[in-house]
Amino acid sequence: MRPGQRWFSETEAELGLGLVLEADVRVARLLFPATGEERAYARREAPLWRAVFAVGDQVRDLDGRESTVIGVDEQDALLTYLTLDAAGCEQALMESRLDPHLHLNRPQRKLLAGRLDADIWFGLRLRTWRHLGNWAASDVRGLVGARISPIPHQLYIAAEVAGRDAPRVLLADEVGLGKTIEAGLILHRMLLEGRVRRVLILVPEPLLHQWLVELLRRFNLGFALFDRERLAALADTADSNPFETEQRVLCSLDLLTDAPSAAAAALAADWDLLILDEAHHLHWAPEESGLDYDLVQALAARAVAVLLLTATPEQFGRAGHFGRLRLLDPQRFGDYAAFLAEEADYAPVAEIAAALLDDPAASLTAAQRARLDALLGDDGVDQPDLMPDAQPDQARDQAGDEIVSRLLDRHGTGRVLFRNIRAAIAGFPERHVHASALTAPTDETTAADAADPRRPWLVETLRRLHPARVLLIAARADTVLALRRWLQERAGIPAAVFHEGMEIVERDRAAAYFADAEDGARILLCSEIGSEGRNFQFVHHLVLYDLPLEPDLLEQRIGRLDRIGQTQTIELHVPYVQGTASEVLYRWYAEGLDAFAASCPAAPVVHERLVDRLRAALERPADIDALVLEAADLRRVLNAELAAGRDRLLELNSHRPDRSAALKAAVQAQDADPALADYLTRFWDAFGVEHEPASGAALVVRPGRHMLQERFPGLPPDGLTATFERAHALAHEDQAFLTWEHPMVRSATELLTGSDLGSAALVLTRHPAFKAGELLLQMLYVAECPAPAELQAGRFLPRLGLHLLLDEHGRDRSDGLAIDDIAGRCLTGNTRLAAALLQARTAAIEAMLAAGEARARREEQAIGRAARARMQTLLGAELQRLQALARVNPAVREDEIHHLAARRARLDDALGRVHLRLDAVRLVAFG
Ligand SMILES: Nc1ncnc2c1ncn2[C@@H]1O[C@H](COP(=O)(O)OP(=O)(O)OP(=O)(O)O)[C@@H](O)[C@H]1O
Repeated sequence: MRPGQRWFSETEAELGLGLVLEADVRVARLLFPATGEERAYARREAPLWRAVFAVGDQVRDLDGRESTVIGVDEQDALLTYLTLDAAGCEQALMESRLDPHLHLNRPQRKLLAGRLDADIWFGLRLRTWRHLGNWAASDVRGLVGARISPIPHQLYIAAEVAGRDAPRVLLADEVGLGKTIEAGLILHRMLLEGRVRRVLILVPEPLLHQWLVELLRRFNLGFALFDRERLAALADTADSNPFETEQRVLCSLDLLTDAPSAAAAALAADWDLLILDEAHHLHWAPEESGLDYDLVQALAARAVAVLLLTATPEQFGRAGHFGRLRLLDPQRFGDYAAFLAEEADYAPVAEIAAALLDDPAASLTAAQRARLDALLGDDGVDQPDLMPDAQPDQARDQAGDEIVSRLLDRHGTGRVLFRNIRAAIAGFPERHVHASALTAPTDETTAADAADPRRPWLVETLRRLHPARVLLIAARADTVLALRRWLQERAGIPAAVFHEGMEIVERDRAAAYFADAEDGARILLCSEIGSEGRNFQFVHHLVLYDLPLEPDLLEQRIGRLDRIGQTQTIELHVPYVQGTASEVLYRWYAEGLDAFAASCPAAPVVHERLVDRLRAALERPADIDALVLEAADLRRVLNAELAAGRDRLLELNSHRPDRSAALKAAVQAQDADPALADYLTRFWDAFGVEHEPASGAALVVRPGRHMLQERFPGLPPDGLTATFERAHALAHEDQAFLTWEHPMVRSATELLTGSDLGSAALVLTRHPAFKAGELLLQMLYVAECPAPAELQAGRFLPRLGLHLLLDEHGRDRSDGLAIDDIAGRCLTGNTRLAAALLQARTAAIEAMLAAGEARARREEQAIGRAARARMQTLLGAELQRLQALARVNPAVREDEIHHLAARRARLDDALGRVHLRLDAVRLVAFG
């Protein structure tokens, strides 16, 4: 290899024709001028192949001059082609001057040279391209491979968010509805699509391990966990940025805020996607912001996509909530006062949106229509027609949908915020509260151990509930520790503890000990922040040992049990001491907010307005009667207002049941499709992998003794147990859940698309419609388009662009013949017969190849046109949205609009150069 030579990438054909810039014994550096990308390769295993054009090949120089190669000269390992153009002009063309968009048809060469693959590989190659095309067009790509039940609101959010160009959203479903799963699904789709590569996930330290495990177990996604030790070790050994040594990093936000050098390193590394869990902790107020906020703001400003997660977006007030929205879309959320004023006007928007969604067939009243026009502003001019007789029902539904989307986008928190509530989602258990009024100790008993009457009450309660497991949450770690000691020493009850003072490993161990149904602890004592985000839905008894002042904290506590997977009624046990602050709090939640039996949407606002009076009542418990009455009135009014206004808008925006039903059906249809099992079985058989049924719906897959290559990608040396069935996979988390999206399956498909295995085959067959000696040539063309990766041009292209079955007259016979049914005797092993046949029929084969090429050149223009049209529709709508938003919101940056417009123009240009590359050929000879 030497500078000036031209090479192709084996694995990334879309990069076009590369130019060697530098090469020493170990490393080669190539520029791919078609995409502008530069790559360095280790020489020994560079997935590259030398571009050598042969006499007869069509080439093009950098000025776009087309010609045919008539001779090749080599000097100092560099090639010069002698070429002849259409005007009959001969010219010498140095390889360095070849157009970087050129392609070389290798299957054609392979076939004519008799380097044949077994026919089965050609068939698998065809299936692979077909699958990749279906996958790219599927609405549920990236959502099928996760080990999860297909839950509608999660699928809706994942498809909606991941479908956006650069998603930046706040996932704020109520506690335990699956925000982690939603974020995982979005991440999974974007990774599989190649739209993001570098991902940073920031979570509170206690949740690091749970995230690591969920990502791996549910999504097959490995992340590098950065903690203090790892960071220190990396900083010592490498002079490079430790955050650049990994593509996917999971780390705690505290780690970054505690160590300025770590924060600087994280900021210096570029991230495509930033995910932040428990985002309510960020500190922001109009007049000041916390270090944590500033850091996330800086990271979010540079990342293309951002997902913030919180179940309690208003835990620290409306301003904090606004601050988080501002991280996502600083233009839309520029002014806090305006944001508050705008909220007051949500009710009419919600009313119209609901009217359009709930009953699209009904027409709007004249007043509603006038209001709609006013709400949409300039954008109303080109709004889809909603007039009753103008369109058929379906078109009107779509028009209604479109208008609702525009309304939600421009008014309310629109596209940025998703919040589903339990009440709107079926299948959640009830919550029962059991309050115990205890008596304050009298002087005689104070000296005894039972100074706190909750302690004996707890012992009694635990005995009563035996053998059920019980989770206890108290505000502070020292309460938890003292209680454990007391339970052990005085009542002989062993308890596990879980609090922020423990190491992560210890906490995970405690959680696992508690989760163990057989030999585990019966009671787990948790402190408040120690248990945030944790999954304890296998328990249904929760002791609220004390009550928090913040209503969102109460919701977070109950959410440990009240989450997806909870199968029983949740029993809440609340002890309080009569006549004390604990009774005040109990009555505040029970009577004032009614927050035990269900979550109360108005709670944060009631709290904000009455918190001073509540504090006073904690000092003077006698004041509570009047306060709870007032709180209850306020709660009713606010809940009704929210249900009609802001919350209704949120609900409409957060889940469209008709769309999620279609997504769920699509997931289920894929689950039921036997195509994958059939594909893999053939693949394994052809490769030499052993597989056999195991118990239930499982199978065992092992490397065979004589395999095509030393290793089957993704298969561990000692094999694995796997299943194709979702329900089985959910019940057996140790087994691999095989879908088209599983890493082992994707590696198998990449084994074909990244090599030329199966790209040339020859079969001998009989058919009544063909005479002995006749030939057919089956040709697979793949659509490609050299463009920089960030443009994602592949999203708009089919994979298998053209599939031909040509006869010797150049006619396509695939219409009349069932193309998949042409089976025959594979001649790969019979090299003499194959060589003789190829030699005798070279001219006919070349003519068919030429006819295929001519057809491909015609088709690629149509494919390019269709791809451009698709792209224009998608990006055009996005551009229109931004322009419309800019009209109602002057803060929308001009450069954002320009950026999108420029991207559209570059894509349009790139898609104008779509190329159909011959990927595989199969000669069918009739005997
Ligand atoms: N689709 C699903 N299939 C199977 N399990 C699920 C699904 N969705 C959620 N779960 C389980 O339900 C629990 C709650 O989900 P998750 O942790 O994503 O909720 P969350 O909204 O992030 O909770 P929190 O508000 O407490 O952070 C977890 O144990 C999760 O694994």
